[in-house]
Amino acid sequence: MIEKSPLIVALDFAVRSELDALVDKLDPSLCRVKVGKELFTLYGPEVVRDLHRRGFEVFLDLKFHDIPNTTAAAVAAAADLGVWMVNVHASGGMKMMSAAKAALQPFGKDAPLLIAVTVLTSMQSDELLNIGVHDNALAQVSRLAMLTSECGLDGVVCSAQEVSVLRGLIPDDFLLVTPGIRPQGSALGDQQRVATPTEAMAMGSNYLVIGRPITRSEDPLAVLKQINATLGY
Ligand SMILES: O=c1ccn([C@@H]2O[C@H](COP(=O)(O)O)[C@@H](O)[C@H]2O)c(=O)[nH]1
Repeated sequence: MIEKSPLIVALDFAVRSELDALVDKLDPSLCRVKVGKELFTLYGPEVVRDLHRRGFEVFLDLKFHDIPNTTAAAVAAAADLGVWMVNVHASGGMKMMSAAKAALQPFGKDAPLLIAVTVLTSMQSDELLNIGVHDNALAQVSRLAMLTSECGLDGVVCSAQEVSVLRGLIPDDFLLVTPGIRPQGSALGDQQRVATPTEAMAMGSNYLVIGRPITRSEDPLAVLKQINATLGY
């Protein structure tokens, strides 16, 4: 049996009618969807419930980064909403990540996947230096991925460019979720550490997050289906 597509479509919209117009065209068998800070801040948990009613699995990408008690409570609230995946920032540290993981224990098999953001795909090593990180992006991603694994989380967000190195450092079942995906010829926008969908899968990504190349295209459904086809879905 062919597993479901690894694509997660980033629903970064400010206008509800534009979101609905896109989601009306999408089919939950073709992709999962991601709700980020813009959509959640504007429309709140109801937008997640609506996507659930439509049959979508939702990655709630709010990148929690706070003291352990606050982060744990936020992750539990996401689990109450019934999302498929939720995330925190690995740079919040091991105590924070462990508290977030512990907060999901009461949810048992219904707990969402919990992953941690390593280094944003919009950053290069020179920008890390500006914020006092002297290692390059690959070294910093590797460090944060190993800490995340030690804390028992399910995986990390990283760029596809780090995936093959990470595969040698972390357990086989550790999920690598990669934004910064750009089909050949698409505009990079603010993304810096990028790969095409085919490259990302070949390097060992589990899930590919794609926003603007699909959502801002003239025919989002056609682009989504075309990317799926290039990946064998
Ligand atoms: O390191 C990260 C973490 C999260 N993102 C999110 O993914 C999408 C990418 O959208 P595109 O339009 O394909 O650039 C977006 O929602 C980001 O918030 C990321 O890009 N990098």
